[in-house]
Amino acid sequence: MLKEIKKEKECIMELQDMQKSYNKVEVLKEISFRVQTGDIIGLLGPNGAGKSTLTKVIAGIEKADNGVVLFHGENIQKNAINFKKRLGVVPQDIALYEDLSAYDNVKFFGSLYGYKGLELQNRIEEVLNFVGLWDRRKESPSKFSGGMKRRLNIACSVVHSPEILIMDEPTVGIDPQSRNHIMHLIRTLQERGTTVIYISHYIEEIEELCNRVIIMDYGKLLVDDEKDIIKKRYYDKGCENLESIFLTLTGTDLRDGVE
Ligand SMILES: Nc1ncnc2c1ncn2[C@@H]1O[C@H](COP(=O)(O)OP(=O)(O)OP(=O)(O)O)[C@@H](O)[C@H]1O
Repeated sequence: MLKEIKKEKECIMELQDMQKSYNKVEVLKEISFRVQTGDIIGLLGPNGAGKSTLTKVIAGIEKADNGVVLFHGENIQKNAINFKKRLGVVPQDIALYEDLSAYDNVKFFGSLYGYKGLELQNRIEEVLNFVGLWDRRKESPSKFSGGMKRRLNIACSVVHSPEILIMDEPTVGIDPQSRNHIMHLIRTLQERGTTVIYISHYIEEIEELCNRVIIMDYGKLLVDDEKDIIKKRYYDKGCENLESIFLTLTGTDLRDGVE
């Protein structure tokens, strides 16, 4: 799963005018952006901005009301199975089987992608080593710490070597050591050719990890550019870091309801 797939930068995925409503409330409002190979895109937005909905729409878990997703220039609807094989999603809520061992959890996800036999075994070994859980492979995640569960969740999401990986808040509720480890894993994945969309409320993680930043609020895309360009643009307007840019754009009101 960790083979080098270095390429020139090209557009791997493009979203065009994605729209989605729940109960007549529009939670995605014509979202469009392009993802280049090798990007680590930080997707920021207050609670309820629509980040997870966007993830679910891309992954085909929810159906968009309008808009298209292009993967290597082709509408994903034309070959949804191919797209799903090349996409990895680390969900916000940990999705593991507590009564299976760590090994069998990864095996389950690997077999969903059609891997079996020696190739499946090799992939399981590789990803469990990658996340530092090979020695704990026989234990079930019910005995794991929060950080270990998050790492196992990542192993399950990359066992099929996705070209593009969407990570929805993969570092919630874990200690700085585990977070640091996960940051390192993401950088390694990127160096080895995986393109990453990284959702987090920890702006310092986005600052550290991402080359591009998208900020959305109330279902709208507010900013989409190279991180350094955004920082330079807003520095001139008195914002010293990404957090102050974020608060300038999205305000300080609590998001307890809809707009
Ligand atoms: N299944 C659903 N049914 C109805 N409304 C929903 C559903 N899922 C999400 N929503 C609403 O859509 C809006 C966007 O939610 P979403 O979870 O995508 O936001 P988010 O940016 O991921 O928020 P958070 O940072 O809290 O995870 C919210 O107002 C939410 O209440």
